[in-house]
Amino acid sequence: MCTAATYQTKDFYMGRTLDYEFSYGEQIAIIPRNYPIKFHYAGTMEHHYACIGMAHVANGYPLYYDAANEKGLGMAGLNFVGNAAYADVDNEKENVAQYEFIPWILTQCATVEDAKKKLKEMNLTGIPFSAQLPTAQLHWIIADKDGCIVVESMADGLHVYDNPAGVLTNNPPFPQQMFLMNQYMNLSPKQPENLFSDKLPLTTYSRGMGALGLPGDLSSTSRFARVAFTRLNSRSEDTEKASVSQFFHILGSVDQQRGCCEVAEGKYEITIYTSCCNTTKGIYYYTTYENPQITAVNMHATDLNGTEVVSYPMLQDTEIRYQN
Ligand SMILES: C[C@H](CCC(=O)NCCS(=O)(=O)O)[C@H]1CC[C@H]2[C@@H]3CC[C@@H]4C[C@H](O)CC[C@]4(C)[C@H]3C[C@H](O)[C@]12C
Repeated sequence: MCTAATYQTKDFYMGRTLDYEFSYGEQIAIIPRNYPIKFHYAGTMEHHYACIGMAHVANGYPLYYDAANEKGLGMAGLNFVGNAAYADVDNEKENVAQYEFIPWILTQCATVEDAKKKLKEMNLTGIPFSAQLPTAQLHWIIADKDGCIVVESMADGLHVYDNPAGVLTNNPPFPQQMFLMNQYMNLSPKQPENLFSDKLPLTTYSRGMGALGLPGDLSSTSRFARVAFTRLNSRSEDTEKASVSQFFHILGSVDQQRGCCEVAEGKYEITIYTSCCNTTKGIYYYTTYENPQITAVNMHATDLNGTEVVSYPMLQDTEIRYQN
């Protein structure tokens, strides 16, 4: 499973957890403005916005899981198994292969508004990147400081939804996910009052009782409610450190520890990495399961006018700072 969220303070932040039982060997990859990016149908684009994100780099090509561009637009792909369905080639439209959807949007669009226009002309196909990397069943969150949308390609077509919650997990489709939120409308960060019955002398014996009923399990509907509650009630200072710290706490609410989600005999899904991209400044922060210390890659510290993918392996070692 995976969870994505956005966060706004002085700058705009967007990130995700990548939860799975194995890693595809991902790294932080930057495509500079003059990296000639090959699109399956549209041909090669020589010049475009620079992007930074997490990708599996296959034969020099960045297969992004989540990324942001130098204009502050971010995008992430999350599993949508059983519901994702891609279209056949449509010659009336701009055909885009599912694996190149993130670079397709981020190399050309500066804002969510731009992305919405691009999506109207687009047809998302299911052609695989290679025989070794079959088509992933995903849905996507696209966001900037002014808006957030979800894109779901299903058997009945391509859906684009406004996303006022600013979060995304996995199944079911987004409208159902939002409908389920109705169940939680009385949850609050404030202490509850006794509305149960004045015949019972009910009191708050603990702090935090306003959110009793917020589901604690790892299902995608429960993670959706939990991360939405955390994000929408989040308070932090607006400095970079405070914002980044708070962002990791938002996604920390849905962290998956090894052992709690068995996906096959002896196989457990864990939070492989958690990312937080300051899309305003082009800084990609991440932690990994083994390395909870926040590490950062700054796209502006590389040559954004370059022509080749620049990638950084994730630092995986646990580093403990001894105090004595
Ligand atoms: C496995 C991950 C989702 C994790 C998740 O959600 N786990 C819960 C399962 S569940 O929700 O409970 O069912 C997803 C998220 C992004 C994906 C890559 C996107 C680029 C590229 C697309 C190509 O077409 C295929 C290879 C490719 C590298 C993809 C591999 C894999 O598919 C990635 C890592």
